[in-house]
Amino acid sequence: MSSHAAPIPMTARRSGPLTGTAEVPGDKSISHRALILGALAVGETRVTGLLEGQDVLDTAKAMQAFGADIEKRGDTWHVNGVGTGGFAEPDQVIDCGNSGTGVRLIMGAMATSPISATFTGDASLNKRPMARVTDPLSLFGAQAVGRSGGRLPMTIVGAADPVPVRYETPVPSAQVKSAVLLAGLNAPGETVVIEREATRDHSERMLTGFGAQVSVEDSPDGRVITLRGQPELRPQEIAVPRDPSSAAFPVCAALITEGSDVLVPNIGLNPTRAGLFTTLREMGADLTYENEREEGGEPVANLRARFSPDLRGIEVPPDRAASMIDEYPVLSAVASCATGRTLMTGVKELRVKESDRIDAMAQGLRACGIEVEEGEDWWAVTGRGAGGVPGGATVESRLDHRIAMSFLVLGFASREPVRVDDAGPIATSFPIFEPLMTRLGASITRDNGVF
Ligand SMILES: O=C(O)C1=C[C@@H](OP(=O)(O)O)[C@@H](O)[C@H](O)C1
Ligand SMILES: C=C(OP(=O)(O)O)C(=O)O
Repeated sequence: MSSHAAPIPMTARRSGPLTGTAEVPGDKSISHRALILGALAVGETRVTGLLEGQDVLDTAKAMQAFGADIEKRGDTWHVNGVGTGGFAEPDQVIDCGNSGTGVRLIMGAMATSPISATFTGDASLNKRPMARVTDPLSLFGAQAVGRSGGRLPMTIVGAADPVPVRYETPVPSAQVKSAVLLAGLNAPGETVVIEREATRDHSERMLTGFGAQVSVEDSPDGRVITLRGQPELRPQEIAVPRDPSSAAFPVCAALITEGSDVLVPNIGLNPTRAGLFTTLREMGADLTYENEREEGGEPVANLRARFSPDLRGIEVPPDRAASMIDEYPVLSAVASCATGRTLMTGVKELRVKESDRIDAMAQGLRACGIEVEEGEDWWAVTGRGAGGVPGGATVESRLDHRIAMSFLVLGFASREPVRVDDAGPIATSFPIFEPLMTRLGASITRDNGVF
């Protein structure tokens, strides 16, 4: 979407203190899955708390194109599904916008039905690798024809007579795992996915909730996930929890902005998602969990973040990467305000997100006066201490919402303003970012960047 829209430059200025409550939107990963599994169930699934970001709205539109009936009434999204194997062939190209999760999960969901669909996205999504999904989908009997290098636009011809698959994921990716599991829904027998490193497990949890038989075992080769094919999925009532990846922004802003004290209520702390918060606490952040509880089978807490003037650089262990993969950009903003070096290893997946996130952050941070070193699968940020970030630069967001938000957060704590050339992509995952941060006391302006 943003590739066609006029850019929205935004400038963040030294702010503070940030105070109050930050009610962040629903979880993006869970929202995509609620719509897709709702579309594959027989009957009406009702979803509250759905993230109404562009990524998820594009998935809703796609599910309608495959035959599901989706409508929002009041605060509730009603999804009337077509049943496993019941997808209709879309008569238009499916545009997944900026969303890797959307396109990869939907490709999986349709790949074992006797239909074809053509997928495209914006300039960012059309650069991202799809072979990681189409390779395992071809084992089910599906065929994919796309641009060279396995890029979108791409047509998937679904398998008319699918066979179940046993697949070890070559990259730590919940999107790949989920695409295989969704394809396995319409294959007879058992589909097995083995992942060496545990990635977010929302698909496994939600498939079980919809009545599919899913077992998860830890083995010497990693996690083994087994799905029995061709279940009748039962419609569900889903209350989407708030997104820890969005909570990261007000939390990190509070930690680095003088005098701040911010409460971010009802955040899911599923261990496959909470790596950032562990890391921040290791750096000396004043970040506490209040009212820890279970909701809908997920650990949940209110996060309280206060200005932390004595943050220290640390080594982030590589086996934590999957549990905070989307949070490295904002972590690097926090690391810029710490003393010492923060080393992040085992993170080459960052290079194939909405942008090459190591390169995007490294270039922008250097322009803001921060020292960054980088290699193919690691990078290191040497901080300037609380209040020590020079800022005073315009940085490129590269069609990447997390890059845009991370630099705006850095701007709240920098000496000179930080300007982002296009904050439009923020609408993909956190459409209320600007008013929410402004209400906390942050200074963000839409302007022409005259400092
Ligand atoms: O499955 C998901 O919902 C997601 C998985 C992750 O991607 P990968 O599977 O490519 O690591 C993450 O970066 C993305 O924001 C959401
Ligand atoms: C990587 C992300 O999303 P996606 O892969 O769905 O585009 C993200 O939201 O940070």
